[in-house]
Amino acid sequence: MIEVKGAGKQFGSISALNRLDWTIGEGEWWGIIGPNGSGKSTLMHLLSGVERVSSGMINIRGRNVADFSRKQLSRMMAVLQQEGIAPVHYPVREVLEMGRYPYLDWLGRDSKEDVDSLLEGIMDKLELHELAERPLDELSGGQRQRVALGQVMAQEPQILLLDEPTTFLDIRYQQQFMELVANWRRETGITVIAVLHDLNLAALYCDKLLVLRDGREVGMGTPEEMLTADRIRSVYEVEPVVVAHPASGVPQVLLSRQNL
Ligand SMILES: Nc1ncnc2c1ncn2[C@@H]1O[C@H](COP(=O)(O)OP(=O)(O)OP(=O)(O)O)[C@@H](O)[C@H]1O
Repeated sequence: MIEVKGAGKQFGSISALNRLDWTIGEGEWWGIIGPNGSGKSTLMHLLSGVERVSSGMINIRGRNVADFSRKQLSRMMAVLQQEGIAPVHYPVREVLEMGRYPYLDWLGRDSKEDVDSLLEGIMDKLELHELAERPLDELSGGQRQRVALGQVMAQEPQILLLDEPTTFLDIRYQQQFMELVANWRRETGITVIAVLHDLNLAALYCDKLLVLRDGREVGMGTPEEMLTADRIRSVYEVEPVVVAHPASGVPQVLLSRQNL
């Protein structure tokens, strides 16, 4: 469904991404992992059409990403950044409605008949009813990230791009956020691509991982295949201990104190 063929991105003399070949199937949940500066955000910007490839190409459903209009892309794909949405002084309900922007005609009419029940359903799922009239800039970071997820749900995309979405969340909200995405995917079959620094969350939620280092792919496969001590050692230059999660068996990565 998404085909990345020999994709590369240069910024002047910096090669942020090199000759990446990658195929993302419909409904899959991929995690992109790798150290700081390895090209993860660059790849997300190429997928979302914010940046153009310097070489190679990216096709979505057989069509070059560069050939879609902004509006066409945003009907198909939603992007959620680590800081969610800017803390504007608009009530939560209106912020959710902004997710419908790609579907409005020039008179501001939505192509969907029953937007109200769509928004009600989202507020139910994300438990946003009690926040509906509160302005976004008065909410906590965790609450704002929930609203940001609601806004992209209102956008009804088929592809969700998450760029380090849990960075500013405590562990309860990290889990809640990932579970909400997992439920959404189960219900709609949406494709999810998430840049994650937290390898343990990546192992818990992603079907497959793409590992980048210095702008190059250094592995792709299941969390079990990718999160081996050897690979983590060579990619991140740390000495990890990898254990199986006692409940699910997925790999979990522990760090050790040095020189002990
Ligand atoms: N707009 C830009 N102009 C110049 N160089 C850039 C630009 N964007 C990214 N780079 C460079 O490309 C490389 C990859 O950066 P990128 O932000 O994609 O890495 P990342 O894996 O997302 O890093 P992090 O984990 O720190 O967010 C870095 O060397 C970065 O300095």
